[in-house]
Amino acid sequence: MDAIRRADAFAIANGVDGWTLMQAAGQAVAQSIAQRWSKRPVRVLCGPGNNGGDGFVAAAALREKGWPVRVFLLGDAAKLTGDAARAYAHWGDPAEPLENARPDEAGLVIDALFGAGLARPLEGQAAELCTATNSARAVCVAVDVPSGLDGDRAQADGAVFRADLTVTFHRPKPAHLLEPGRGQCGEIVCVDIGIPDGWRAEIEPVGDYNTPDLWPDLPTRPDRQTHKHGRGRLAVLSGGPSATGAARLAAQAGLRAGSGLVTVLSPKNALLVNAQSLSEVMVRGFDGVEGFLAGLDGLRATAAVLGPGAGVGEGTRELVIAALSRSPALVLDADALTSFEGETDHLFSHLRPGDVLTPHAGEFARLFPDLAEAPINKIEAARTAAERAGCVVVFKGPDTVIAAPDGRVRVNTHATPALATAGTGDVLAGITGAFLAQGTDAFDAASAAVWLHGDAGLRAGEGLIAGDVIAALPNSFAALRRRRRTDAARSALK
Ligand SMILES: NC(=O)C1=CN([C@@H]2O[C@H](COP(=O)(O)OP(=O)(O)OC[C@H]3O[C@@H](n4cnc5c(N)ncnc54)[C@H](OP(=O)(O)O)[C@@H]3O)[C@@H](O)[C@H]2O)[C@H](O)CC1
Ligand SMILES: [K+]
Repeated sequence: MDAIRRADAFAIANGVDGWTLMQAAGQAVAQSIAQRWSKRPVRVLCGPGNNGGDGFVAAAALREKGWPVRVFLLGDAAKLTGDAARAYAHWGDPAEPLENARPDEAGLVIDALFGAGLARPLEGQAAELCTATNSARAVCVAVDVPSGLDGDRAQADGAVFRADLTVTFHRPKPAHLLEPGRGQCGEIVCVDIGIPDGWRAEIEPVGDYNTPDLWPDLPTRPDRQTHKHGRGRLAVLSGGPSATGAARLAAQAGLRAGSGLVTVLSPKNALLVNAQSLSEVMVRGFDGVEGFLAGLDGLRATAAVLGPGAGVGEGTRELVIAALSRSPALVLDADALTSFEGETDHLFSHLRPGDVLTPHAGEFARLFPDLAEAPINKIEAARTAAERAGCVVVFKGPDTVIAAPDGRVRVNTHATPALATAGTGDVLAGITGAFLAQGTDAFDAASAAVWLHGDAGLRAGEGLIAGDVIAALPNSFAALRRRRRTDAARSALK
């Protein structure tokens, strides 16, 4: 984890030494444990580096609080160096050999074997202990990252601890943000251990958790004087007569997400199908590319969603390129992405920073085959994709990554696996379109849309279908407003 090493170096250059950081780290682990669990036997598994050092400090701090603690070391204590050796001396008692550490059925295990310095898969004693701990009933608390997990790739190449709690430092790393790593971490606590202000500027940030604090002006609240034309005009392209449902889902979601006027631009042969199924959403027919552009112009659309149900091929490609010659910000999803497989240069040369692409993993691989196959994590892949495309990229999945062309990245974990069902992507495209239509910056619009989509999914619960997500949106908006009011009241009292 190069970024973390550079953060350390920055701290040390600014007068905070490694031992001070290690003490803060170990204390934070002990405190996080004491806040969550009652006193019980603790076994601390320490590795040969500074992760183990944090473990010795945590062990001493828990002993100080009166917890029964045993410490086990992988390797030879005489070979410990630097801060880890100092931490071992601070613990003061001899460590037991790691092979003696059978996880106690009812106790608590602190996994301080390897963190940022993991260099290869777990093997031998460490791998065996990992398997035994995972199958025991003991609570497992990981220091920095569950051992075996590669912090940068968010993946394990062999055995990996399954933690109930992971205490990390400074800021989350890819393993805390991305699947499958995140799934091994349990609850994640990120503690400030005293890296001085300004270190963020020294290193490239990995990415932020996508939270409403990052887009405080969203969702925009209509003021008292507003009218429907003042809340954005969203156009959604429909597919042919047998592929209209996806566009309708996007359009209905757009209306729920606050766009004042939403119109489905429908090929004339699908007009009746659409008209019969829509009430609040308007429908307008078109023929050919010129007709489509006339429709966009006539509606004075401020944003448009293209792709859901649009069909893959030349026709969709032409409509997308034509729409990019007009002012509305675009959300390109589904078939509007797949249609450019092998012809991405053509698309990327027309995209603008205010447009948003919303690929799932399959669509991402069609647009960015080299990135999908590269040995990089999803954050790096999305960041490079956004730079290359020159617009915002929402790389969807259980760990949706939102990347801006200027390098900013947010990772959304506020969602539910229940959202993995037909039509939810169309709903997300519609919500994003609604925020764009209201004039919001594309990165914030996409971030807010992904979060609210996840929130509505959580509210709709198990067994949801896409329409339930749309129906849950008003509750998500209301809850977010309540949360903002409470936060504002709290900060006024500070
Ligand atoms: N700023 C911070 O975040 C701070 C973090 N701290 C903690 O420090 C660790 C990183 O410590 P580091 O010493 O760099 O690395 P590790 O302790 O994770 O591991 C290095 C040693 O482990 C050996 N190793 C690596 N993989 C294996 C393996 N699979 N099997 C056996 N041994 C392994 C490695 O040996 P080599 O042979 O590869 O040289 C090293 O001996 C960070 O995660 C935090 O917990 C600081 O305490 C405070 C500041
Ligand atoms: K660890």
